Amino acid sequence: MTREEYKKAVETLKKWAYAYYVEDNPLVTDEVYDKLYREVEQYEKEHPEDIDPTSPTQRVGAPLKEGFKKAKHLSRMWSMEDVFDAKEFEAWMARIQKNFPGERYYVEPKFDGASLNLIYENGLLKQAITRGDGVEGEDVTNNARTIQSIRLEIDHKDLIEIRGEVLMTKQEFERINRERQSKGEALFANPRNAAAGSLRQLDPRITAKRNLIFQPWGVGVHNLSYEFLSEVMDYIYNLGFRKPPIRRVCTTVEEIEAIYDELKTMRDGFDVMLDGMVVKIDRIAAQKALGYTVKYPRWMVAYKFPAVEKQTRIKDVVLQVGRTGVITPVAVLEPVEVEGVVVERATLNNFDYIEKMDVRIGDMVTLIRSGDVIPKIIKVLTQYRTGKEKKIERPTHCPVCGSELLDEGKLIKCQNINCPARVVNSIIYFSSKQCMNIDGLGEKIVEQLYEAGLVKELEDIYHLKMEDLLKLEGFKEKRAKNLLDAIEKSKGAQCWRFINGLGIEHIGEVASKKICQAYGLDFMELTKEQLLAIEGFGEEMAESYLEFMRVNRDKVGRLLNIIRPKAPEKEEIVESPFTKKTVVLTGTMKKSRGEIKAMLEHLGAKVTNTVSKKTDIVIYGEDPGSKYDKAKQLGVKLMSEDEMWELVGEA
Ligand SMILES: NC(=O)c1ccc[n+]([C@@H]2O[C@H](COP(=O)([O-])OP(=O)(O)OC[C@H]3O[C@@H](n4cnc5c(N)ncnc54)[C@H](O)[C@@H]3O)[C@@H](O)[C@H]2O)c1
Ligand SMILES: [Zn+2]
Repeated sequence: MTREEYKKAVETLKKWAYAYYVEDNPLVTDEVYDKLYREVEQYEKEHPEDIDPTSPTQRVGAPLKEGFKKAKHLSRMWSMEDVFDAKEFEAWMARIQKNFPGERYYVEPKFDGASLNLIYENGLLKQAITRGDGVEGEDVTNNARTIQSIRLEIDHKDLIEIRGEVLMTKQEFERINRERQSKGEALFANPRNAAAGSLRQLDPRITAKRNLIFQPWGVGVHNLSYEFLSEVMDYIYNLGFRKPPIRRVCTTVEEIEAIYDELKTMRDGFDVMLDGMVVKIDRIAAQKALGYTVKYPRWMVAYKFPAVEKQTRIKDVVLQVGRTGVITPVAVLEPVEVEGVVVERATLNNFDYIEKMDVRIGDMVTLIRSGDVIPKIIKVLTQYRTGKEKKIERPTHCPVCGSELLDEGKLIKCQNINCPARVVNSIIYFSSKQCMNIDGLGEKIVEQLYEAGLVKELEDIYHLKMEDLLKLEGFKEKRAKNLLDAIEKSKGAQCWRFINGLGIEHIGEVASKKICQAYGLDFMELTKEQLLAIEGFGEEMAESYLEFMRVNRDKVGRLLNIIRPKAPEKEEIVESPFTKKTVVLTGTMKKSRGEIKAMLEHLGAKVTNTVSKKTDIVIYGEDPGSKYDKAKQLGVKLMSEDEMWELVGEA
């Protein structure tokens, strides 16, 4: 990097940092930012005399947003050094261990949200300040008061700064974006931006509606006299704050690497975004001895996870016709690797979405892929536009069968029920795992059967013959026999599989199971009243189901005759101390809430969320919350998690 390039890079980083920190609307992905940041850092290391004091490497955050009252932190807030792989992490550890051998390390997730400092005095929340530039931030006290997990009052009378991350769950993020989309408002790119943007609202009523979470990770000014940070944090969590899902004290690189791997695999399972793991020296005296650079503490490091957000370009857009006829626009991308998987396509959802985001062919975009989520385009990086990008037009004719499309605004549909794409996709769906589970009847083969004219509609798969299959390319006797056997075996399947396989709009696996559980094999003759009587069924579902059965009555009847599905057996309830009891769970448990809930329900319990006089048992784990107190107050039976495991015989 030349001096000129350095100067330019600093200006670019400043522009990007401003958009990210102040406007909560990044211009590039973190990966791209971090890459340039490191180049700048490298140049500064080689040319200390050239360092621009306004360089992002020399300061925390960015200038403050206009409109908020500014407020000073009682003690400084910091940024954090990053390492991106095992080699860098081990180098960091080696540096520390050279002067401080045998230290303990406190390890917990790195939460991807917005930094917040809470000042408590006389046990009351006095002020909440965003990190800002580390010295001074925005006073968001009124907004912070609306966050449920921020205590307004604590059982600690001395002055203390409690620091943590304001987070938004992935679910809440999806909910808010759905709401914003329906109102025609701009979408948040990710939960981090959404949390930061929601915290920094001039109107606290807006913040209140966003269901934010506060996750403490440290303290500023305080007068606690513990030897270790882990003890300080125990004290803080005991004041009634949310605990991180994992926090450990360890001593060796191997232990830390093992936790890193564990967290990385569990990453998608958490309800909030984690972008890495934080490793801190646990002994406070050692922290003090190591001290700080201009920007970050020398005693902690962020060990980052591989990025799930990437930048790439949209080369083209193709249209897919689904089994219900809905046209889905799919972006063809310049291939990009995300966590070891090469992504070449991403859904663009629908045409409303395209128009709202103003995505064009040729655009540079941010793509996210996490866990089993299909890759999604979350942002158009308009700063890369050259003017040559092409608008994506709404289609008027089906790309597969050519018939005129029905444009319902958000959805565009091919209405031709004989459209090859619809037929093929409904057969693929019918055969899929969560439906009739017919082994070997996947996309390729269904297409082949359709093109050969052997299958024109769903029912035809049950009329396939050996000699037909043998005429197809790639089919020898064995393969043909396996396929025919798999199709034959699907006869007599569970009736919910049959209903689910029909692919009725709004009727998925859960709804199909409920229909069968309630009405068995009489599912074709149901009235609207009967459907609405099923728990969780609304107008839209009932209407969709009835309409489907009305239009496809003959077809479904014929299929039914061929397949003769099985009615469900009544679920057997094992008698237990929890049978017919209303149970509430509170505190951190050894297994996930979902698992425990399912187990208790299997034992015949009704698991609810709020404690009332009707509650029979409150089962508590570690650090139980207000539900525990309420149960005590109401005289509801309390049971520890261990007692529960003992009773169910899994102690
Ligand atoms: N995309 C962009 O344009 C752009 C611009 C600027 C910065 N960024 C991104 O922001 C990051 C750098 O920002 P930064 O300097 O604020 O650092 P950072 O946000 O990566 O790390 C420091 C912060 O981590 C938070 N944190 C979360 N969990 C924590 C824990 N367990 N213990 C302690 N702190 C915890 C704290 O709020 C702390 O202030 C980089 O990842 C960079 O990619 C991106
Ligand atoms: Zn069509």
